[in-house]
Amino acid sequence: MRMVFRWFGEGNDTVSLDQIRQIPGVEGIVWALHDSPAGEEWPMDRILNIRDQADRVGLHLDVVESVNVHEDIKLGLPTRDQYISNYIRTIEKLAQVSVKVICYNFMPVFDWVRTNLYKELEDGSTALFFEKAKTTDVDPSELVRTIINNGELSMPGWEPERLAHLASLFELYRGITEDDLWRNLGYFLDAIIPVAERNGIQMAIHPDDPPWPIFGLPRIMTSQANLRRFLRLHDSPANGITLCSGSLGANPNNDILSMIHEFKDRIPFTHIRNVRVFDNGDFIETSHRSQDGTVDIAGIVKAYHDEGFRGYCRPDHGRHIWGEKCRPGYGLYDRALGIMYLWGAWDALERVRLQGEKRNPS
Ligand SMILES: O=C(O)[C@@H](O)[C@@H](O)[C@H](O)[C@H](O)CO
Ligand SMILES: [Fe+2]
Repeated sequence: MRMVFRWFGEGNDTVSLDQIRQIPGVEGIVWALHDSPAGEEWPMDRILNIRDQADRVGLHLDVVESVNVHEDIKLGLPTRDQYISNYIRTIEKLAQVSVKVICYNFMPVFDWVRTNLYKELEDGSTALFFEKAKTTDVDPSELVRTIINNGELSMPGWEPERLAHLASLFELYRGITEDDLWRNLGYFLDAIIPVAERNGIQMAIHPDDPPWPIFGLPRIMTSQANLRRFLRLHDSPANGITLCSGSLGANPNNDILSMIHEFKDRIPFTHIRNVRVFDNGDFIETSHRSQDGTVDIAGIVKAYHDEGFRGYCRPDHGRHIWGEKCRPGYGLYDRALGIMYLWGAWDALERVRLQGEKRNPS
């Protein structure tokens, strides 16, 4: 397991590279040009600038999250081909700075959705919260205003330019079905996966968060069966998954451990995160400790260890603790605590394995 930590860039993150490098076992940053609008080709000088900053502190930049996908690609509009060409050129540039994995998602309009960014937990910390009733039969622009205002720094996938023309986007998606999304995703994969293969890069789609349709918009990266269908859409080792336990875990019917064992060869990148799911379908994010939420985090680490997982791992989100002011879900303290929980579970398993090997050398 290769631990990495998401960083939003100089002046765009409350966490510094010097702090990140002091978290035990973190080898690299998970980065992106977050102010580069979806669909645009990334400028090489900006990419090289990130590389130079990471080099200075000895962190690698193997994982990009995300090169966002333009809505016209998801919609299957004729204009998609230009945006796909730009995407391809960005892949080729990222290969020049030795990027190994590119994360992305195929959610219409919104990236991850929450209804309250600072919901209080029993211990007085706050966390990201999703209230189902606030996303059914409501006007999404109200939620966007709340989120953008409270988000202080913009949230991944909630770029102002994308949300500025919300009404026209919803109009474009009127009548778009899950089958349309599948077809358009297949078209996109057929164009980019051969490029990723040639450049030694694995594409890793992130599941939908939450993993069900919202505001009447279709979502397809939601379940084990759909992830299986996705992998067959373009059957290549370069077509992989960012298995996010927090996103998929918001639906308790999703068996994350089973997914790890089934898709083990197609998970270049994992987000290990806990959520506590309530009976009415609402959920709140919690510490990484299994006991604090609904997701069997210790079991997930064991499943990856049993499979000899050699991919990249990040703790995804954390709570806001000790009064930290930070990007929603992206504070230093609780993500660092999360990493130490993951390392503790992993190292205990590794010790048992090595002792077993000593007793019975193969
Ligand atoms: O929840 C998060 O913060 C991330 O896991 C997602 O925003 C993720 O970066 C995107 O959906 C992947 O494109
Ligand atoms: Fe995630």
